[in-house]
Amino acid sequence: MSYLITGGAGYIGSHVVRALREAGEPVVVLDNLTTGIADRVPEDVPLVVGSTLDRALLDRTFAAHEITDVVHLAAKKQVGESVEMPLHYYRENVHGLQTLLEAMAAAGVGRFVFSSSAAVYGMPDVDLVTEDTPCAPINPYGETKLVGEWMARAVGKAHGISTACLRYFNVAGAATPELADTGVFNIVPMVFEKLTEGAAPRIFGDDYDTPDGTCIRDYIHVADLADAHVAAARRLAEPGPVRDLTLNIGRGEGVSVREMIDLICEVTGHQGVTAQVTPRRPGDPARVVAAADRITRELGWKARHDVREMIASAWAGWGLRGRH
Ligand SMILES: NC(=O)c1ccc[n+]([C@@H]2O[C@H](COP(=O)([O-])OP(=O)(O)OC[C@H]3O[C@@H](n4cnc5c(N)ncnc54)[C@H](O)[C@@H]3O)[C@@H](O)[C@H]2O)c1
Ligand SMILES: O=c1ccn([C@@H]2O[C@H](COP(=O)(O)OP(=O)(O)O[C@H]3O[C@H](CO)[C@H](O)[C@H](O)[C@H]3O)[C@@H](O)[C@H]2O)c(=O)[nH]1
Repeated sequence: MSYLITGGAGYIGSHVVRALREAGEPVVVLDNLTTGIADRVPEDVPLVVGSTLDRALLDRTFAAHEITDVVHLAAKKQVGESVEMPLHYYRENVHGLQTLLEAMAAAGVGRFVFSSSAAVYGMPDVDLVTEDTPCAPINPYGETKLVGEWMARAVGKAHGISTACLRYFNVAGAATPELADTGVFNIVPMVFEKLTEGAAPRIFGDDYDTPDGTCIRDYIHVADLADAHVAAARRLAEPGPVRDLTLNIGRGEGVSVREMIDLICEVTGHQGVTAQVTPRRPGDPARVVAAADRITRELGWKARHDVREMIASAWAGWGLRGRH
């Protein structure tokens, strides 16, 4: 048996590859390297360079590597870009998933872990977002993740594929500096960039209905997130009925943008830097914090790393920039 990790050369996927290998599982990576980096894939892990849209390649890969389980992370993930290029997002994220599920059903693959996102919830008006909070995505990226969940569950039911949809909250940090996120799309690297330039980090709006007026998010260390994939994959592999899991992956702890920027400045040695408040960024919900207890109940998984560790490990990776 082998795991196929789509998107395994990406930021999160490379952590999942590492965690599954450390758990003793054989893994194969399929990645088209559009945002992935081949060097992130360990030398002794087979890397199939190609797209989830390539059905013939998928069929060959399933047969050649005797794939029994799939962890699907390959996707486009930039919210703003998804608004500009919705068809591209639907093609890569939805049609890519459809093609993958078709190949899985044909090959008799029985287990599937899917990278979903808190983006499926849209603008949740609740203190803690449970898995039963209604899904109402507000951008094409979130829509592709919700449609992906629907498709995965329906196909799982019809074809006897045990499925786990994992809804990640705000991911940060790195297990080792080489595996750090190279994109500058989220608050942690965006603040690093400003600090490195000697500029003021920006707060996108301080007039939200929150205690300090800035948005609140739930940050999760990528190494914890990777461990959650191992726990989910293990559960699906246990004997028993076909499973259908939907799980939030967060820490259940809200951190405001102002708190986050203060902590980043402290951890990176930029005390005394003052953030600049700019207008709100369109589409930002005031508060998105996970009710994170279902996954603990279901899988016994719990996050181990705090926000300070996320920042410190991301900063160590930031120091390697330009050397890739
Ligand atoms: N980073 C986050 O904050 C976050 C939050 C929620 C969900 N997610 C989801 O987690 C997954 C991984 O995200 P990431 O942050 O590691 O992004 P990433 O861009 O680093 O990784 C995505 C990987 O998939 C590959 N890829 C993209 N389209 C492909 C295709 N059609 N065929 C084969 N390979 C393809 C890319 O080359 C890349 O290696 C995505 O599904 C994303 O939507 C990420
Ligand atoms: O320089 C910055 C960067 C971000 N922010 C704020 O920081 C918060 C977090 O922003 P991120 O861009 O880091 O993350 P988001 O919460 O917007 O979105 C992330 O989490 C979502 C799920 O909640 C989706 O998964 C999405 O893909 C992922 O980027 C937001 O209030 C944003 O306005 C700032 O104030 N200044």
